[in-house]
Amino acid sequence: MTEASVHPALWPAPFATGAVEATVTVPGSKSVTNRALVLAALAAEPGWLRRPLRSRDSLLMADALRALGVGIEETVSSSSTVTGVHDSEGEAWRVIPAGLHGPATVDVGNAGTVMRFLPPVASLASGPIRFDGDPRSYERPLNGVIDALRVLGARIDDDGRGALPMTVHGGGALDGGSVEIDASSSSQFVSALLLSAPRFNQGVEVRHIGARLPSMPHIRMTVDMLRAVGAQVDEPETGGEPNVWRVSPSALLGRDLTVEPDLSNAQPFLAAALITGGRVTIPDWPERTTQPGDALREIFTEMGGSCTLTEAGLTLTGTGRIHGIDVDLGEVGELTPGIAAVAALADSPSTLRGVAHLRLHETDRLAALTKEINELGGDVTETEDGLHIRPRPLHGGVFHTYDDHRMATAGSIIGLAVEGVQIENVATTAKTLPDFPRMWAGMLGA
Ligand SMILES: O=C(O)C1=C[C@@H](OP(=O)(O)O)[C@@H](O)[C@H](O)C1
Ligand SMILES: C=C(OP(=O)(O)O)C(=O)O
Repeated sequence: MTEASVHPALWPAPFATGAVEATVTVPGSKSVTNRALVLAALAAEPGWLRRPLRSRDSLLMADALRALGVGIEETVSSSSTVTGVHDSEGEAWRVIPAGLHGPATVDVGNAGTVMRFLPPVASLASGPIRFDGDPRSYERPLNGVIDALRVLGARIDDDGRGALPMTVHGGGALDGGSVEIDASSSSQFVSALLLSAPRFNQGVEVRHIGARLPSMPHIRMTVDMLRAVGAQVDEPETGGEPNVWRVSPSALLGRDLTVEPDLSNAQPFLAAALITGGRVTIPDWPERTTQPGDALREIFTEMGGSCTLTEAGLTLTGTGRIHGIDVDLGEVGELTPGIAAVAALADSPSTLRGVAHLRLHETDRLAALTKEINELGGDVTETEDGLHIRPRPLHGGVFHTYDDHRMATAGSIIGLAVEGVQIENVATTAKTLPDFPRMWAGMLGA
């Protein structure tokens, strides 16, 4: 039902003829922006988001909240440019909470954050809220959220698969209480329940009963952002029971929040320095953050780069030599495509582990990376929970992206080092980084 990018256009990925030297300003974090929008919408007073990400995922989130009655006003300060990578610097969104109501339709696109974070919000609204999205959204797991909300008192009609499309019949309030979920397929199940929980009558106690829990930094981000707006959260990492999170009912404050740059979207630019023996600086890299992209400092250092964090930002300097890595990426799964691309260019094999759940991301990322790297002459095999990558000399060809923004940026990384790589549908980067092709060319001085 949405205008999912289906353009088959081929984009010739720029080839780097020398060391890349650049400073790249990266727009705001998707994960922070979409959490901040939800929390601001549920607050007892208006709030501000500064330097929010403007991308498909965050605009879908904003549009959905507007459909439920929330006011979101976009303002651009006079210092910002009209186009370009600095756009969001001067931008701020004023969020004005209001009584949440249906009937409404929410288009989730293929945004995990929208399809998981909003059903609990809809259960607080009055009236029916229909959820629909891209075809892929029907395949992504949502059962953890649907089943949990039913236990907590919500009425939801789905087709029995525990997936989209579905309708949440909001009753204007939700009991809340205790619930067990298996969040091994997505940490977003836990984040979704916690984010709306201050507004549940009894708050919530969420107990994860599955084997593994991926993407812990993203759950930490949820907890930190809840606390920053005044919520009371008990959680395992500050002395609570393992795998149990409790949020008490309370009013939330409207805050003035400046969104950090998206460190996962900084990945391809840092990778460019690593593989070309160059130097790339990302301004405004936070000293402390819950974003998983911060792990790139360690990962790319192990793969041959060196990182320094100064007032100018994070600078990665490469030597042109890239080493393979054996690493569990379970906590930072969204970094996998970019790491796989770098690993395909390394001087030794790599094993990427702990990311079986990537089979249920924007596309089956393990299958997609294996197929696309191998079609360029690579030697990648899928394991039960990741990838084994043996570097081989690669050649040009079409790199398919399967409507996955991180496949497009992964292919672009390879294209820097391998002549003749063409990215199919680079426009899919609009999910989180609409300006990617221009930023990439700008980094190369084009
Ligand atoms: O909560 C979030 O903002 C996210 C959590 C992670 O999801 P999974 O736990 O489903 O991997 C991550 O991969 C996704 O890009 C963003
Ligand atoms: C997995 C991702 O997105 P989503 O929020 O749609 O799950 C991602 O951005 O890598």
